[in-house]
Amino acid sequence: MSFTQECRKEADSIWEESFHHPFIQELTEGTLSFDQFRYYVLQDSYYLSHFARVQSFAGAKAEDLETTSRLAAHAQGTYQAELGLHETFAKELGITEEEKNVFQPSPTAYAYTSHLYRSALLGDLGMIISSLLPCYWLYYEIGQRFKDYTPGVAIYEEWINTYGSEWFKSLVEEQINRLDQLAEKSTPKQRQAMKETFLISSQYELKFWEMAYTLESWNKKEQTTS
Ligand SMILES: Cc1ncc(CN)c(N)n1
Repeated sequence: MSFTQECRKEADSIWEESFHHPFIQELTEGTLSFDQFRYYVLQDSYYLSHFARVQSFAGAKAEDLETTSRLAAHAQGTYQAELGLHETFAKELGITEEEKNVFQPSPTAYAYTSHLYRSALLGDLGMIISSLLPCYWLYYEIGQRFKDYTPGVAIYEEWINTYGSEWFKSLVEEQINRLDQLAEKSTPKQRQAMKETFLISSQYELKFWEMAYTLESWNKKEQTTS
């Protein structure tokens, strides 16, 4: 079994919870409220803007320029394709400049991005890719699993189609192969640390759905559960 297959296997129960989370279930059935999706779009835009920076850190830590340039291309893809998609959603959902100006990251969005920066600051390329990979791979599996669903809500269909696309698939496969190659050159202790990082990101992915579903806030009293 390859290193990434081992990581995937150990994360399986967490990923299953993501597939069955009400945020995903309702999005794919078209019953998710726009308030929850709107909240997700704002927090995810924040998340992606930091994700792209961590992709760039990964590029800087690569030992060959080919990898540096590929990871720069990944950061550009996050900016153009994923953040571009959120810009479109923001327009369709009527998110105003004022709302963007008063935006504050939620506890989970802040903690998850801090986890990514931790791997970028303290880890080598293998650790950084281990922290980033669940973000790619989980969304790709969601895209695949739900690609035949027709929620009947244009923005939810577009969201599913993006992550089920061939473009996204090629990026995910590239990062899986990269991590397997890095793992081969790593010590057992390093591989263990990489796996732990992968599992922590998997946990944060699950918490991210819950964050959006419950409109998480720093002040517990403001938070509403639906
Ligand atoms: C939180 C999160 N994780 C992953 C993805 C997919 N890049 C995303 N948009 N947001």
